Amino acid sequence: MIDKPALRAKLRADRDLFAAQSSTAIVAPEAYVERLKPGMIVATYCAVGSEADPTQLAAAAAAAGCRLALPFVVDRAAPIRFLAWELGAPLVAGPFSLRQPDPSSPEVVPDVILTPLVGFDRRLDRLGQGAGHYDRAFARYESAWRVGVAWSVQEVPAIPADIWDVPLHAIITEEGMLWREEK
Ligand SMILES: Nc1nc2c(c(=O)[nH]1)N(C=O)[C@@H](CNc1ccc(C(=O)N[C@@H](CCC(=O)O)C(=O)O)cc1)CN2
Ligand SMILES: Nc1ncnc2c1ncn2[C@@H]1O[C@H](COP(=O)(O)OP(=O)(O)OP(=O)(O)O)[C@@H](O)[C@H]1O
Repeated sequence: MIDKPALRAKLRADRDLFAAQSSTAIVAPEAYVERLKPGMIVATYCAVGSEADPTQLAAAAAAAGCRLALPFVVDRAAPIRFLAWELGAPLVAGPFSLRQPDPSSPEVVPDVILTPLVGFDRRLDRLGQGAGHYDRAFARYESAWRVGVAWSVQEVPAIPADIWDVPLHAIITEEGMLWREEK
């Protein structure tokens, strides 16, 4: 089986090509919106480069009365923290070309984690950046609804899973949502 670094490199290239050639967007699927309840905390992210942009998912959450949060990253080694954020609130430049919330924003516990993907498969296994930021967030916030966000071209037949990998509950692409019923 292909190893994670090789698969990551291939999928980043596929994603760049797809984003350069298409003008499609991620829209909020009904089955996603139905799960959002007022007062829930939904962690979104600011897309970088060719990543699928979750803005409409965050906007749907805000419209449903949810509060938003963004990951705050210090470096590869430190775990990410989720900080409260409102759509349109100012962002500051962080590592890895990320735009982040003001570091003085309060830390929150997410109920939903919108997760940027490098790759995924139909079993809802996921490949990320390889720093373990979301792996560790999933271990810490084990009761959160884990929703991957990606372009459909990022699907592969099988992601090589390590023992620490926690599968997603749902994946949203420009084609719709794949999900498991139990969560
Ligand atoms: N938009 C976004 N925000 C995010 C993530 C992400 O993947 N995307 N993260 C996910 O964990 C966390 C930040 N962690 C990161 C860890 C490593 C790299 C990284 O190695 N980036 C590569 C370039 C990637 C590419 O070409 O697509 C680099 O800087 O070389 C990026 C983010 C939280 N916020
Ligand atoms: N719960 C955890 N606590 C501490 N370290 C972890 C945990 N889970 C994973 N890691 C570490 O994080 C790294 C994750 O590597 P992996 O290649 O699986 O990342 P990934 O699938 O791309 O996901 P991510 O988006 O989280 O980076 C590994 O070095 C692993 O040892």
